[in-house]
Amino acid sequence: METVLSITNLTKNFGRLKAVNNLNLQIKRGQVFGMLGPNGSGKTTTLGMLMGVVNPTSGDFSWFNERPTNDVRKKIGAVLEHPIFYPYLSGLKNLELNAMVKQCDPSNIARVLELVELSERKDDKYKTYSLGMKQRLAIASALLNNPTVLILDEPTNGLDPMGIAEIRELIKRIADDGKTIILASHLLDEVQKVCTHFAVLKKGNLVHTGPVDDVGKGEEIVEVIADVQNLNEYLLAFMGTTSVNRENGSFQITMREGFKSKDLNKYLFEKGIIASHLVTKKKSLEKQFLEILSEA
Ligand SMILES: Nc1ncnc2c1ncn2[C@@H]1O[C@H](COP(=O)(O)OP(=O)(O)OP(=O)(O)O)[C@@H](O)[C@H]1O
Repeated sequence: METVLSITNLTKNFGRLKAVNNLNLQIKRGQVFGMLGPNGSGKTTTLGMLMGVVNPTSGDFSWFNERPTNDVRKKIGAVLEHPIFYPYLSGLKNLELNAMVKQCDPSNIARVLELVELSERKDDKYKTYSLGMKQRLAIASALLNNPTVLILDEPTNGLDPMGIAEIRELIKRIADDGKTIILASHLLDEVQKVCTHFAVLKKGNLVHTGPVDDVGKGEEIVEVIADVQNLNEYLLAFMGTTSVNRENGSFQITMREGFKSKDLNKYLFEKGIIASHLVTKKKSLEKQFLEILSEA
């Protein structure tokens, strides 16, 4: 798969603070790539360097295997911070102005308004828009010149659940349209729901990278409820168990690699135990994220 972005030993120091430390990453075409990390982990600084608004202290990166010149950056749309729109102008007028500044084809305006589902509200003044609509207009503006890559910094920050859901759907539509998306977020749930790949940053260091689908691979957690005394002991005695935790009236069994829930079910059955509830769960990104951060 074609490499869209290649980062080599990228570093940014602010005085003695290493905001980004020797970062190495590859992002391929079509990925929705999440940069995950707690506040202050270096996500915004990294995106700033990639967009040419922050000067790296050392290291390198290339877009589409080319040096990051202004021409190359035209293939990248970004919503890094709150963009400036005129409150008394309509969404449409604001986009027309942006299209003029960016020298892009005005015929794209209708297309991006449709994509972000603002066509019906295009003539309303920007100041009347909800926060979610403002964010969608910002994304529309970033898409005006039909970029190959879209960069979003904390795209759902401050939005209500409805606004968050709309932005997530929009991100999926943009990805389905064939664009590569790089988004920074401190929300695990967000990355798990919309991203195909992710990297975890901690204090400027890359501590993990890989496909979202690989999270929890090889380690199943099975939730069991059965009306039996000492169920805990039976579960611990099963050779496919690595640990057993009690949570809200059920037992959560972390399975040894190679063992599946059906093996556990069979074992319990042979012991004369009928489980009233037996569900396989994937280890959540949250659990994995917390483990990654505590290991690092
Ligand atoms: N212009 C600057 N001058 C000095 N320090 C800075 C500057 N910009 C960022 N930093 C510091 O660099 C570190 C990384 O900040 P950055 O904003 O990149 O993190 P982040 O992961 O995006 O966090 P957040 O989610 O809070 O935005 C922080 O310790 C921050 O205080």
